[in-house]
Amino acid sequence: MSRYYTFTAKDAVEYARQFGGVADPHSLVTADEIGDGNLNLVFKIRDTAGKSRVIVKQALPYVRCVGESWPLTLDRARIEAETLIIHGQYCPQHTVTVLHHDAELAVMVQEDLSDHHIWRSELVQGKYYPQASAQLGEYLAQTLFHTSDFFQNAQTKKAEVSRFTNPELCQITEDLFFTDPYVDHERNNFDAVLQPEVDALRADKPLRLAVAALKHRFLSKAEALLHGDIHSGSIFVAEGKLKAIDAEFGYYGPLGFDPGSAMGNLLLNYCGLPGLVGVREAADGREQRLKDVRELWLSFSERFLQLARDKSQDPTLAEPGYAEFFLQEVWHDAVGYCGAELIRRTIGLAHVADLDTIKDAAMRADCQRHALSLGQKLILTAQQIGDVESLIARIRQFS
Ligand SMILES: Nc1ncnc2c1ncn2[C@@H]1O[C@H](COP(=O)(O)OP(=O)(O)O)[C@@H](O)[C@H]1O
Ligand SMILES: CSC[C@H]1O[C@H](OP(=O)(O)O)[C@H](O)[C@@H]1O
Repeated sequence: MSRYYTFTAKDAVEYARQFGGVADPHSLVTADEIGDGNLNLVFKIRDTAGKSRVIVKQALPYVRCVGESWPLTLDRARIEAETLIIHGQYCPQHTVTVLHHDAELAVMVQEDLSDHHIWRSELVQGKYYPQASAQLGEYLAQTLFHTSDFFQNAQTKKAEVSRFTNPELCQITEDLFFTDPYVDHERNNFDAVLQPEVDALRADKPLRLAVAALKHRFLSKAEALLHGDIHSGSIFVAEGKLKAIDAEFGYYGPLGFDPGSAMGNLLLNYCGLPGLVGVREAADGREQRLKDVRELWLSFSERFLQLARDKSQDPTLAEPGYAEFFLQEVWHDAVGYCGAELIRRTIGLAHVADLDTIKDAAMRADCQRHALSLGQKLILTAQQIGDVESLIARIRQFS
């Protein structure tokens, strides 16, 4: 018999008193359920002064944003906690701290990041965090290098691939990223005014082939323990600080998927800015987003290469020049996944505030068209774009 039950606010307070690691547990008195994601319950546990002290996150046995008609494994809570714990070993400064977790209750107690802000909300409001993209690159390099075959023992890694098999959450990505947008599916979500562009995407044979190759690699390339859903809504920022949260899509997948998803979300903001802040005012923000994309990739790739030089354990993969060769493949994958994120966040089930909160309908549709055509071109030309400078040149050219 499972011990699982869905927490009320009172249960969450009681749990935080037991496992929140606070010196004065009885000062914890109230909980607000503040979850705004698609999947889970998130409680902020407050003390007698009303100050938020600790976070209790619990998985529901279904997809929250859809309801009980879409059941979903509770094992995602274990995967999330264990992924964050491993990522925290390699990059503690940029990973939310897991204080406690219980797989059967599908619950995790986390450090409270209420003094940070969700990066997407800041980007939507035009607030710039100059160090965030380099810090995100550092997080991706540390976590992906140390869980890859460059660093892990081959036997250990195979066991880890099995521990992090995450079939139900992977299937969500397989469907929402690579299948639904390219077919007529009830989960898709877009305004009828975009139908001509959507029809054109679906009729584009070379695009469909390139998306098939991206999905195939997502299905079969167990290169590193990915975060699996690293978008600007799963990143907290504060001045000079950045922390990743929400790793329930973690699994061993193609290493380019994480940097690609992250770049895709920066470019969703790039596409949305004229609608969010005005056409003329968008120029500076757009330059910052391109700078963010450059810094993200350069900090990721430079740190990854340094780690490969200093810490590679496998004697064959340590061959001089191999890490550079491998990273070139990762780059091409990342550009493709970046394009797929632009498309699925515009016409698929799960949207982003960078486009959806644009008030003027005609402007919103223009920004969405831009995201679709940029996504399409990036997927189609991913193998020809050699480096981040060429990517930025293409993005300017496609504007
Ligand atoms: N450690 C934390 N500290 C403060 N707020 C948090 C924390 N984790 C999550 N939140 C809040 O809860 C929201 C939903 O959390 P998230 O992990 O993204 O849930 P989901 O898995 O449902 O997407 C976040 O957008 C954020 O506002
Ligand atoms: C049915 S889950 C849809 C979507 O939600 C996840 O994002 P979030 O972090 O906002 O909960 C993930 O990106 C999934 O593709």
